[in-house]
Amino acid sequence: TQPSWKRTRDVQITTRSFGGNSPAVELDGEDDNANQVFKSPRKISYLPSASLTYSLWYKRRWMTITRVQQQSSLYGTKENTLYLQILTRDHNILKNLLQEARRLYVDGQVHNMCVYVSNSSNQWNHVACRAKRSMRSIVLDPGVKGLLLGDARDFLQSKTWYAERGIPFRRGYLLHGVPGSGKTSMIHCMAGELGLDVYIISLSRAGLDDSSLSELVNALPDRCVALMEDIDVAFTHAITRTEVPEPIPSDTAKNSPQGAQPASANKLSLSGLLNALDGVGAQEGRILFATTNKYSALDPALCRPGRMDLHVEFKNASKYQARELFSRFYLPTETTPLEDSNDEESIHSDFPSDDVFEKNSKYREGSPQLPLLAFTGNAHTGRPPKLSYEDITKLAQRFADAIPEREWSMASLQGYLMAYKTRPFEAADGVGTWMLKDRVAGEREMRGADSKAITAPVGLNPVSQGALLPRPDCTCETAGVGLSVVPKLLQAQNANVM
Ligand SMILES: Nc1ncnc2c1ncn2[C@@H]1O[C@H](COP(=O)(O)OP(=O)(O)OP(=O)(O)O)[C@@H](O)[C@H]1O
Repeated sequence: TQPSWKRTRDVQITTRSFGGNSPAVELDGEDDNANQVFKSPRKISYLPSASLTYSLWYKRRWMTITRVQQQSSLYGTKENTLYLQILTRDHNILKNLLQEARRLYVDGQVHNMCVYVSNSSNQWNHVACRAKRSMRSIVLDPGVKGLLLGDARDFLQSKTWYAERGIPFRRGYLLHGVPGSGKTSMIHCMAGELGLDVYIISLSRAGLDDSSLSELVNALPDRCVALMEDIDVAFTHAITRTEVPEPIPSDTAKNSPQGAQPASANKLSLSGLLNALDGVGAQEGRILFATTNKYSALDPALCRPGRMDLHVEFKNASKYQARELFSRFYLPTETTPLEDSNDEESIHSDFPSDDVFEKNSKYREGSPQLPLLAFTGNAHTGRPPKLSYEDITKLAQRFADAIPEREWSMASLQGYLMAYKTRPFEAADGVGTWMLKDRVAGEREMRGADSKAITAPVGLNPVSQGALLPRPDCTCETAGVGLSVVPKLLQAQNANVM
């Protein structure tokens, strides 16, 4: 709270950028104009010098602070340690100081979600703290957000329930489906909503083997989200429970670029993964999210309840999603606690069937809280206030009418709208032509691919210019709201949403 290095007369210069966890203090006025276009990413900050001792008063006690920097022996990373000395006989002062520092840190993280990944030495590295993404920014079919978030909240509150029944206190979610349908975004939103940090376990990381995976999982904190993206990737070589990975031929190893290892160098086996997930050492209280585009390629042992308790399919955009995406894209974002509370309401009520905006009279034109105006014009900064909420709703409907069900991914629709950031009329009118062009381009690409005798992998859509081609098999598992729950599992929840 009293960074005395802010007033120091000794100054050192560095070209380093300081991340979220640094002890640096920004120069006054550095962040004044957050919207400035050509803002330099390199800021000037005060940092306690590594060679000096600073002194300050803390609660009427004399205190000194020294920062010591040590080279960690193995990988050349630098570790910083702050040494505090307080002139007092009262131990509580130190305890209070640490608690205060922790509280300030935690308060500072309230709007953030931190992401950790494992490094090559198999330790968890803090990589970033990101602003939480609002649940409202994800558009899924009615019921899906509510199901996932409700289930995870319920799980986190049920420790005793699990303990009483002797069931391991952990829960796994498998989000599967076409690329660009919002799987990763949803996980990030959920982690933010639940106040949990995300630990990304990259199963395709070079050098990851059964024992290092188990080590990583054991080192997870008690409450966190563990994320395994593209869980099928680790097993593209059809490693089964018994199969031992093939040894790497020595010439392949020699010819591979430095640092890059051929995929077969991955020593992870399915049984290693299963053991890590539910073996003796598996972390209690963790939420595991796994994503895949190739659901059918996963081993049933991996998908079974207890490992992946809830399976949710993400499909290409429905008309409902297209309409909502359009509305949310063009309506001002910074409006309203109202919007969030509305969304929250929907989440808890497991989403009513229809467009929440239309149903809720709070959003009707004329309401004092209504975000009346939308962005039009050529630039965000312009924002001439020309369109009412009602106009946007009509345009959104026109847009959705032109989009065939489940043909385009949400990412591709978002990509299309990005080209019309501030021109909703043109976006609504031009979508038909865009789809036509994209189909032609896609077909051409397919023909090219066919002539080279390359086939798309099962369950995957070929991607063309950011858009997905029509995919006859994409809705084969479940019809309706784009949700499929494992047979025999959570039938009550299944009944809720089907
Ligand atoms: N349902 C959705 N609602 C809002 N935005 C979405 C949705 N789906 C995708 N997007 C947008 O598309 C982009 C890609 O989404 P995301 O990475 O979450 O998809 P994914 O399903 O995880 O894709 P992949 O399987 O390729 O990893 C993001 O910018 C996201 O904002």
